[in-house]
Amino acid sequence: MGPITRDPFKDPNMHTTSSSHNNRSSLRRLLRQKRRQLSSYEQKVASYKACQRVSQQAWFLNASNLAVYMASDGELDPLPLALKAQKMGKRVYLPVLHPLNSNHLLFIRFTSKTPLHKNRFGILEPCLKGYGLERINSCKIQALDLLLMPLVGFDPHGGRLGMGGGFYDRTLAVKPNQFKRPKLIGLAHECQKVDQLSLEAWDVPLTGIVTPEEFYLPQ
Ligand SMILES: Nc1nc2c(c(=O)[nH]1)N(C=O)[C@@H](CNc1ccc(C(=O)N[C@@H](CCC(=O)O)C(=O)O)cc1)CN2
Ligand SMILES: Nc1ncnc2c1ncn2[C@@H]1O[C@H](COP(=O)(O)OP(=O)(O)OP(=O)(O)O)[C@@H](O)[C@H]1O
Repeated sequence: MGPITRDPFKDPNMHTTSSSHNNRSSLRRLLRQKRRQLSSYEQKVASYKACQRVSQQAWFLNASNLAVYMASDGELDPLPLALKAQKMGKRVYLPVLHPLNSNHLLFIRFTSKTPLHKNRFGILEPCLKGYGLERINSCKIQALDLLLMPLVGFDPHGGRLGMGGGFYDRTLAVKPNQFKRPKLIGLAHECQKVDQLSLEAWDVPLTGIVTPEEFYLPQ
């Protein structure tokens, strides 16, 4: 009898046991397609609900420095939360592709005056042009209290599947005893959930995941 083939487009949980590169990329394709299918109304409601949920949490209320992202490709949009945090006097940061350290991120202050441009992936980020590297007002990752992270897929145990560049994992990859990591909260739609992701050695687990319907807090 030949091998049993399962269709990842019909069965996302077939990815729970395999850790192959191919499975990660086909799962990415499937989940990106799912979140893109949400209408703009569904996106707005989802963003509002998830941002409400986050804004009630002590770790949000107590955070002085937090990073968000500019939503793209159907990602859950944290902008309402960023605006609320700015109004509350918190310092809000956005990820920027590091100009020298490839596949790493810088976190740059985001205010109503921050000029934004599209990076090579078409995602809005603060402009670095015109600054010498020494003058860039970036925030060290260890100075962030809270990092709200975009994701393509998640599992309720803290597993995260991103866009595949390894940007967040590389930026966070410092030995845990070397510095205090920010609280890592993934923001997602329910349709991005799978039972269990196969994690790689470099994957940094999430502290929690907020969707419009749930707050997943892995043990
Ligand atoms: N909103 C948001 N900002 C973010 C991230 C993110 O996931 N979401 N990132 C999280 O790391 C970083 C950007 N990482 C990304 C990695 C790959 C692709 C991407 O679209 N790749 C294309 C193919 C590559 C190309 O066009 O050259 C693809 O997969 O189709 C996008 C962003 C920093 N900023
Ligand atoms: N800490 C690290 N050091 C070196 N390489 C890394 C590290 N983390 C990830 N990578 C590399 O980056 C590639 C992409 O990783 P992965 O598939 O986990 O990205 P992702 O988490 O989906 O993306 P992102 O964090 O950008 O959203 C991997 O093939 C791996 O080789």
